[in-house]
Amino acid sequence: MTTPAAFALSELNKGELIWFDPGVGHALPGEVLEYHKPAQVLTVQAVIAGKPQIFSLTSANGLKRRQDLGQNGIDDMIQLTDLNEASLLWNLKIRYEKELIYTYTGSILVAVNPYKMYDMYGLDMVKKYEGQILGTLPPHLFAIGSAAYSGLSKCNQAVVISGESGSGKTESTKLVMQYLAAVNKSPSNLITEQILEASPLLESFGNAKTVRNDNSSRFGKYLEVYFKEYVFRCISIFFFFFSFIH
Ligand SMILES: Nc1ncnc2c1ncn2[C@@H]1O[C@H](COP(=O)(O)OP(=O)(O)OP(=O)(O)O)[C@@H](O)[C@H]1O
Repeated sequence: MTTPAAFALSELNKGELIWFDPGVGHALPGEVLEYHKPAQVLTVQAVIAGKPQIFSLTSANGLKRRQDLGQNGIDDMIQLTDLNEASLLWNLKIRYEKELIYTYTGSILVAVNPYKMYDMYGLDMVKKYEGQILGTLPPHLFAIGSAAYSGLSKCNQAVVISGESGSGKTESTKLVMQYLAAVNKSPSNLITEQILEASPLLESFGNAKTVRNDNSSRFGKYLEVYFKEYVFRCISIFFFFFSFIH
């Protein structure tokens, strides 16, 4: 059901940004081209699959004004004034197309799986994010790792990684562990290497190829990493199997 608009079509000017549904069942991001007064028709342009398309609207029902998210979108979606499902997804899409796969929603990091490795997880990035307060630098998994590592001085920390199959949970877990290993102040690399190398070993027992993911975990994973004075001590890994049969 479309919601009645808070404004009339005639109130919209050329260049204004709107959300509209031309009957496709979801909102599209459009830009007003013109309002034709005698015919009472609003002409709107929307870019669909990279191609500009023109729509003629005769009713303002379901129309909403849309925030201009700029070239790179907004890196913390708490700042969205136009808060709805379409604007969240639109922001993530704009950013994804600019290879900005991470976006904050406050202290939550949203990651969009790029299915290709960007050069953004090196030691230079570890150094950049080390000791930085969450939100001071662009969104990144290492910022989450850094917040957790810094927070250890006060109390135990938890990083919850969730998402649908193939969304990148396992890779993200490994990257957070990689960050923790890189900032770990241990004089010996042995425990660090053992912890990092536990993942591929365990994957060989518990992963399988599915239609969604060539390397799909067939179990839930709970990792506990123990530190003493900021040095890796050991890791406990618990698996829980539930309805992972697809
Ligand atoms: N940050 C990333 N950069 C590049 N590629 C990634 C990233 N995260 C995930 N991928 C790619 O996506 C694939 C699926 O990711 P992953 O196995 O982490 O998903 P998952 O959420 O753990 O899935 P499942 O729940 O099925 O185990 C990886 O094999 C990798 O190719």
